[in-house]
Amino acid sequence: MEFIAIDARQLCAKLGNDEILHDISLVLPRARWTSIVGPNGAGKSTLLKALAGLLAHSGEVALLGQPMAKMRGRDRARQLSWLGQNESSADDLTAYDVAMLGRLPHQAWLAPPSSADHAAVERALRATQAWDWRGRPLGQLSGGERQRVLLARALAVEAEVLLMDEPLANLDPPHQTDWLLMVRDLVASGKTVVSVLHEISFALQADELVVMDKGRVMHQGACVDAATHRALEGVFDHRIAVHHLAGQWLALPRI
Ligand SMILES: Nc1ncnc2c1ncn2[C@@H]1O[C@H](COP(=O)(O)OP(=O)(O)OP(=O)(O)O)[C@@H](O)[C@H]1O
Repeated sequence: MEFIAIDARQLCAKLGNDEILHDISLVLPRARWTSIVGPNGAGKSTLLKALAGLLAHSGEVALLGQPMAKMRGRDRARQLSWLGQNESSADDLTAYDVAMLGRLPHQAWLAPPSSADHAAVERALRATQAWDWRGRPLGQLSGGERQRVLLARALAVEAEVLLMDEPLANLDPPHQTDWLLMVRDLVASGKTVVSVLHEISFALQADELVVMDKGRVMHQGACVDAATHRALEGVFDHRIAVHHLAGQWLALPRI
């Protein structure tokens, strides 16, 4: 059993002519939930894309002990699932067909979906409460409904490692809470979740926090550690303060 989900060494990445990620080394533990936080423009989405193998970079990334650069695309796609930010997806496809896209890495070329694929899609759409509109085109869904379908697509992969960029975008509070409980279930069953979150109080529910600023990792530590809270307050210019309330760590505006 490999205890490390993702091991990134000396990552540097450019967008256009600008170096956005500067020499990032990061070890993300398996069967844990890690949240990446930091100010706008810190490089969180860029880092997540680099970790997913979606962005050219220097340095090395290993996924479950294997160098990603040497993995076959299909193997990687089975082990690593991706939920992007503001993803464009075919608006004409039904919610069911969008979720079924998550099963592509499991299907033979041009083969119809198997009963296992249909079962995985149903589980995923039910888990995100999107099953009832499975026949509706994506383009006719509200922002939050659409997000739940895209989340179902990521779940349907049934990958070991899930990378999610702003998964709570457009979700109302009950569905944000459902997402949190779902992540806890995934982690309890041995999956690894890595999320970029702007909702700092939700991010603090994770096991570990990666605090970024200006294309660098400033701190990585347990969400319950005082040092993590201080690092978090620091990158946000002490405009937030971390408090303990009702058994949870919360980030509140400092006013
Ligand atoms: N195509 C591009 N060319 C040059 N710079 C870019 C390009 N795309 C993004 N950037 C810059 O890269 C930096 C990191 O962007 P990234 O989206 O990773 O930040 P982020 O931490 O996810 O931000 P946010 O919290 O606003 O979503 C930003 O300063 C952004 O302006």
